[in-house]
Amino acid sequence: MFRRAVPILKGISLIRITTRGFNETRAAYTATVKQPKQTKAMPELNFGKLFEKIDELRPQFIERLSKAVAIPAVSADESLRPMVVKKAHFIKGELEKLGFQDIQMKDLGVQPGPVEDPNLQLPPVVLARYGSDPSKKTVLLYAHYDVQPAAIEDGWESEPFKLVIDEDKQLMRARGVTDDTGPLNGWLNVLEAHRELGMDVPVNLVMCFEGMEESGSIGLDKLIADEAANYFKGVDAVCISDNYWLGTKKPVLTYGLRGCNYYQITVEGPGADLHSGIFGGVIAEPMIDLVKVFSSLVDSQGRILIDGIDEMVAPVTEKEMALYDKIDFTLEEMNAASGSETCIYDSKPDILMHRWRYPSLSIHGLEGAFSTQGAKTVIPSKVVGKFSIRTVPDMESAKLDKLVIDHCNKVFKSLGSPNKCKTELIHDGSYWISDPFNASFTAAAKATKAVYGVDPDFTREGGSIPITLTFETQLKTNVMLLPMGRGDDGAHSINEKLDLSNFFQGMKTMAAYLHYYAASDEK
Ligand SMILES: NCC(=O)N[C@@H](Cc1c[nH]cn1)C(=O)O
Ligand SMILES: [Zn+2]
Ligand SMILES: [Zn+2]
Repeated sequence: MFRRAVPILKGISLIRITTRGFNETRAAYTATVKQPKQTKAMPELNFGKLFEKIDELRPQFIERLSKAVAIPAVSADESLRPMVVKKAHFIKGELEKLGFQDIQMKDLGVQPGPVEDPNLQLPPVVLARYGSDPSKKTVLLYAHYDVQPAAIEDGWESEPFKLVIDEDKQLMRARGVTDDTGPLNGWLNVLEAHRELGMDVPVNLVMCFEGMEESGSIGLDKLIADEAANYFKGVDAVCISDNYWLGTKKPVLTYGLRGCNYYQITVEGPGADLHSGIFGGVIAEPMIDLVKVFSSLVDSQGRILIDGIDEMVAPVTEKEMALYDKIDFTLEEMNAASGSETCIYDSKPDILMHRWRYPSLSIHGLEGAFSTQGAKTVIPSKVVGKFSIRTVPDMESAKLDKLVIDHCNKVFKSLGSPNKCKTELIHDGSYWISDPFNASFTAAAKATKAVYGVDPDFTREGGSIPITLTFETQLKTNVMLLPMGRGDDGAHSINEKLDLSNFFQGMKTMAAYLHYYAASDEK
């Protein structure tokens, strides 16, 4: 086992104690899913000065976030690609000001797959280091600087790319505040707090910030493989802060994600959009065919109707069932987060299992169809429907693609339409599940306790971070997910927010995590 002398840190007092018992959830996981490892000695640290400094730097931190979210870095919108690149340069500038070294803007080349512009350049991956002390552990911090699309017309209370502080609700609102610009800034701010205090950063840092996460992390797999033995050499642990608490009160650490296979169906026929009075009833309409294919994919209870998918899903065991009841979560929190009472399930285990360990199929939208107000009597000549499947153990991406494409082709053929239909994968990213008992999770649990005074729940998440498994396999390291925001933050939705308390407590948790991980006698 790797042993390391515990560093005496400037400004931090150190008392060695033994880790107390795991919380209930963790104990259940230990008892049912994994063989327990021995609890290890873990130092108790005092973060008084560091936490005070994080609070004190509030104006600077808000200012940095305000500048970052003002850049509409929407990776899914080809016309906004220059903005994604602009945000990469903004981050580079901040890294330079903070004294990061070896800053590199990694070019990923031209974007493959279905794109309007065949020469569209992928945004750069921003790499940077802080420290290269061989006596310290090295932590890679990943976050993404791109964001989901947002427009005031969608129903936002304020301009989505302008940071608004709601003093009454004690929250910040803007696209990206919780996903993932807020957490990305969090790491920069943690570094700034150390520098302001003249405090030693207890680990070497390697930053990896990408600009295509919201579009499937295209190009990043190869970069990680290429840099595993180069820029990323010597990384001991990867920490990703790009997810959320399950609910609104209890902090969590995340040890599982669903994957995501994203598809498009193109149906085309007439040479141009047509008058429905002249052509309606006499030509085959692409939109009608698309709706038929869409309706064959999933039912209103969320059941996927494509043959062969259920058989790929790992069966639920009795041991696993025991985990769900212990998680701190309610149907009311689910309803509050969705702003409705539209949940298909009413029991906590059903909700959690359908979020975490069963696949789901969502229909997202379509290109090419009339979509504004009014009553335009047009027959669209070409429509492109978008849907995705969240994948879970043990679904294989390539096998799933074949089932999906064969299904769509079969249904379209059964329509007897003279139109053309093509179903293709736009991008995929694997599911991920980890052991939540390694030194990195233990350090994050200690950090959470130090900041929030409670042990975190250990949860999985229904969303996807495509690159998680790649980091784990290519760098042969543990990956730990440390969320900053809450389950009701409205990521990908209108009025995305981050509670001020989550921003500041989140940064304290990040900082404490680095110190606990540095002081752990294990990697
Ligand atoms: N915060 C993580 C997140 O929002 N991830 C996206 C990633 C994605 C995009 N396309 C496929 N996966 C998500 O939708 O889960
Ligand atoms: Zn994200
Ligand atoms: Zn996202």
